[in-house]
Amino acid sequence: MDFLTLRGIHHTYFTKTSAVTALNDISLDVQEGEFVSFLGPSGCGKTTLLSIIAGLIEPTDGQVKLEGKSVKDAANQTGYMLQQDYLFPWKTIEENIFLGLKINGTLGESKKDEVLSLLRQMDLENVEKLYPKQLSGGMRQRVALVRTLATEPKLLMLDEPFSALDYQTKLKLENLVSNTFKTFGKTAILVTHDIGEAIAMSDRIFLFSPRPGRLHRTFTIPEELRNLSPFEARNHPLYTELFQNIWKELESIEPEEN
Ligand SMILES: Nc1ncnc2c1ncn2[C@@H]1O[C@H](COP(=O)(O)OP(=O)(O)OP(=O)(O)O)[C@@H](O)[C@H]1O
Repeated sequence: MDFLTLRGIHHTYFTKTSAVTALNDISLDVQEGEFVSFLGPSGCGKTTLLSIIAGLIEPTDGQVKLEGKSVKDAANQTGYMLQQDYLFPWKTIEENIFLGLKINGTLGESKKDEVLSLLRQMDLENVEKLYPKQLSGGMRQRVALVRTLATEPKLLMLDEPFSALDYQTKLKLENLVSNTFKTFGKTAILVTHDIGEAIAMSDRIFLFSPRPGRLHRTFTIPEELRNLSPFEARNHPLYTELFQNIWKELESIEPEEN
């Protein structure tokens, strides 16, 4: 059975004066343990699709199933990480991480140890009693990732999580996140505009085109690249070849309507 299945997803936003078709007939599958990217220019419906998968938006038409269940019934199986960390500034790092666990009743001593170990894996030592303002942007994003991982979601959705960071921090975080996902065998969807990031981190890339948002093409990343860290992958000749193919494909995309 496919882990995540999307069939015939359409979504139209209705405003007082107009209707915007954000997504048109999207069907795709994601397998358990896969890391996929939704790549495409601004406005091609990536965030809308992620919100539909998270059960935050009901699509105008079509079906989304996670392990055969409707996403509403599987809402506690999904985790979201966004461009902004949304840490509460008045709570310490550990209070921020523990909050979701307290709410869903899973915060025990072993969970606390697990969180500390996750923080160490993310190169965050001795930060638990600090406040978010005492950490850099890259550190706060890592805390946000630990907070998401701690709830043990089966599916993680990452909406441009590195786009507000400086380039060096972004590359470091790509490596850390990729390692962590490989270790945990997590299924993840990354939304990004960045072709290089999508190639370096994914098993497959779903390339979307805009107006209205459509699934334009799917690229499977060659195994040689998938076995490398994102940093190593960026230095492989196959990376350059794939980058050029995707770039050409993006350049050829003609909007249909709107
Ligand atoms: N709440 C809304 N009301 C009306 N139109 C919306 C709404 N949210 C998104 N849209 C429109 O739907 C289309 C898809 O938007 P969406 O944000 O999903 O695209 P995106 O690919 O994630 O863009 P970006 O990369 O800029 O975040 C766009 O034309 C956008 O203007």
